[in-house]
Amino acid sequence: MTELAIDVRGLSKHFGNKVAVNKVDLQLPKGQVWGFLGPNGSGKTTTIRMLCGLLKATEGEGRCLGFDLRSDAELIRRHTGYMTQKFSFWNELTVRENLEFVARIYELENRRRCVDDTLEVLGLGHRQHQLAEALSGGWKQRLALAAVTMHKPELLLLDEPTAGVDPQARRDFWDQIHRLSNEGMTVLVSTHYMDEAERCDHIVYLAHGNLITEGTVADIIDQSGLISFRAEGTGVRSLEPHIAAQAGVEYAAYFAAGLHICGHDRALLEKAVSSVASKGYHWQEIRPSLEDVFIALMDQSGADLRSHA
Ligand SMILES: Nc1ncnc2c1ncn2[C@@H]1O[C@H](COP(=O)(O)OP(=O)(O)OP(=O)(O)O)[C@@H](O)[C@H]1O
Repeated sequence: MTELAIDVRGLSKHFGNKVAVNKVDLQLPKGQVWGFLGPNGSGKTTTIRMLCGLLKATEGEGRCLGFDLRSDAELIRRHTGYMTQKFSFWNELTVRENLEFVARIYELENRRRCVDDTLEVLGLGHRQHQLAEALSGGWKQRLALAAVTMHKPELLLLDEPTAGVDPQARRDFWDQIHRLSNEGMTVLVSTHYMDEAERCDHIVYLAHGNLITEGTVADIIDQSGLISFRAEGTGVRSLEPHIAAQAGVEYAAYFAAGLHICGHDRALLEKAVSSVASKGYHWQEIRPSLEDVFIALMDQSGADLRSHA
């Protein structure tokens, strides 16, 4: 049987009347990298904070790393690395001093060796004497990752770790995540970036505190039932207002020099395409992208919420 790093059921968090997380189940096998996606305010941070024992769940039960979520919060924290959205280290200390400080907090043995090893593995050696405040965004995130992994946690919870960093730095950061996963660490990472979602073994999509769908990228695209067509040709962008207004077109967007339309009703989509057939654009059916699916899910969950209001 697969060993689970996270096994929680019915996890909920209420802030007064606000239901930030609503009965979420998560079974995350050890060693995998899971992506946590969803629009702003969908409950990702709140869930992560409950999982690492920083926030008490209103309802629900389960285990993280075999420890009870409710009674063993301190043990969970000790075996988990949690990286928040904000860079939260000491700007006036150097990279090395920051890590030395963290090593003292965790009461690590062989502190000097731990810091040296961490600097080397994360490629921070040549920046060790630089003040943290002088680092670029990408290197700050690298330092943050070094600090949350130095005590060799079994579970890593990363809350939008690469927000605002450039693509190369994000790619380097993800190489590190996969390295840690290869070493056996389990990772749950929230992100708004589609390319990052595609690097995960499994994706969980939340909206308005509810778990809407989960699976591999391919599963999520297949389960969505979404159909996409793409048009190419000079001036194709000008079609957008007309075609977006056709019945069955749930969303139309200009993307990589082509116009995508998406919906769930094939007959209506084909009718929308034929309504502009005389204009001579080249249309073809394409596999929906993960972004197409998430936009459709976002629209759908917003509509469901409005219909229940
Ligand atoms: N301490 C709090 N008190 C009251 N409401 C809160 C509190 N923390 C979060 N919320 C609300 O709970 C909901 C979920 O917030 P959360 O930060 O978990 O979402 P998120 O998916 O992480 O969003 P983002 O992508 O913007 O980081 C939001 O409506 C938020 O305003």
